[in-house]
Amino acid sequence: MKVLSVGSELYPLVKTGGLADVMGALPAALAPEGIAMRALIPGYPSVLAGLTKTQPALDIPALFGGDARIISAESQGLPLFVLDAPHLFARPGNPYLGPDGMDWPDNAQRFAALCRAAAMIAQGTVAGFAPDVVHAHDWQAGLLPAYLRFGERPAPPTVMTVHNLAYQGQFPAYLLGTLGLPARAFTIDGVEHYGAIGFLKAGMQLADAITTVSPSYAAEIATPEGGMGLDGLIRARASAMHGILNGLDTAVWNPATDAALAVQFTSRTLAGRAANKQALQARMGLDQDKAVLLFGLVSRLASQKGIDLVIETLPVIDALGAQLVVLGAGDPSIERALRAAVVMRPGRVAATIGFEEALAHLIQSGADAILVPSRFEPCGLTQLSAQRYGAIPVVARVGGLADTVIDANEVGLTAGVATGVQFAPVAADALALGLRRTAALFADKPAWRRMQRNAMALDVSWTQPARRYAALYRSLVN
Ligand SMILES: Nc1ncnc2c1ncn2[C@@H]1O[C@H](COP(=O)(O)OP(=O)(O)O[C@H]2O[C@H](CO)[C@@H](O)[C@H](O)[C@H]2O)[C@@H](O)[C@H]1O
Repeated sequence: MKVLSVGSELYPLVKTGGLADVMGALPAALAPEGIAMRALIPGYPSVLAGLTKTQPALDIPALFGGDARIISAESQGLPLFVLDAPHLFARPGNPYLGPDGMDWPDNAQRFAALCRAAAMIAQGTVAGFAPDVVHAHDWQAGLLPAYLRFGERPAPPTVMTVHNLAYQGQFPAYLLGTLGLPARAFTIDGVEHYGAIGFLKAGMQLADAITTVSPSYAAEIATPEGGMGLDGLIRARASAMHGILNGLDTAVWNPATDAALAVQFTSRTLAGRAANKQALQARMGLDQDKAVLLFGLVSRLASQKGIDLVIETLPVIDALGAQLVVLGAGDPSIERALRAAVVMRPGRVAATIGFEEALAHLIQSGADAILVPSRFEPCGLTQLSAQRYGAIPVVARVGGLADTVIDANEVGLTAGVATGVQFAPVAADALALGLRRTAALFADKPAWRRMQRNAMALDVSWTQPARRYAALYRSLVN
């Protein structure tokens, strides 16, 4: 079976967050299921620079204001398609934002172009790859099911995956014609969303199946509190909705082979973590202290992620005598708040503002515990990598965090299965309690070791999730 996967990021070519990890890992994960998945992504400069074996696959003249073409290529042995449209994508930096930090004014056309190109592949226009199923990821690919539904040609079944309902891709209604959609598409059963064109809404409305990245998030977004204005649609389409947990690319995230680490280790050589902790403290200018409890946090800096709660809870981290290291980039106001908080605590709290893949790995290998205090979290990947690296995740009990961490409550500890600490509700005092519980566990070395081993023994790979996606694709084709 052939599947076309369409999205705006793909690790390692372009990444701002977890979407890239999933886009990058799914094709290899699905191969053992007999599924040949090929991704289509935009030809940003970093993408074009990272390709090998490039070949022209299809010319698309006059695609939203310029000539474009689909390139067939490989990235690290993985075959994929790239939409080369210099007038839309030959811009350095963040894929969505201009140098002023604002959305590119033509984002509607940029990602509609991605969907147009995907629709052409879906309709069998590219020789040698006529997909049996089309899989669209997030709002940037949301118009793909719409182009197929309102197109003239037969099209394969579609899956729309919501990695984050907070980003919906809303654009003014007057763009309908510009985007090549017929007037009849602009209804509540089509692309219309509160008087505008909703890219994600269109995809969720028109795809044959909808998935999101954890069962708990699937339930949360069906409620008015979690549905971000789309809960009505989600309830109406409940029978088409599936919650499929993300996996982790266990080749990229492998503490036994990870070149970003000072010392590689396994669950049998956990002592190796001490050298990584030392390296991390040195790199971040923290006091060299082997015994201290070191918290880590790796995140996009968005209000979703609850970084403000961590800042509010810094006095508790101080009181526990613990250290904190943060790696993140995003919202300038959160960046400023972090910088200000760090200045007050030299040697105890450190932050790197930026996006650094290797440092993310070093933090996972050297921090004792990883904080994930998200207000909502569709799945979350940093708690998965934490567990794989023997760092204890301290997570808000929401979405995929609730589904992937076994809390060290009485029954979890007694049964010997705990892998982390959950706290609820998502508020500073509950986080403070979670930090205190973590410190108490850290002081109990045998209990801590047990949790680390449990965490490292969890199967956080793509094996099970890939089976679920494969079963879903098959159900759509049959
Ligand atoms: N400054 C930085 N430097 C280096 N690496 C950094 C970084 N900031 C973040 N990362 C990395 O980016 C990824 C973040 O993925 P997450 O899934 O945790 O969150 P995100 O909100 O981006 O993804 C959305 O999509 C994914 C995929 O479905 C869902 O898991 C998630 O819940 C949803 O919000 C991780 O690989 C992390 O290590």
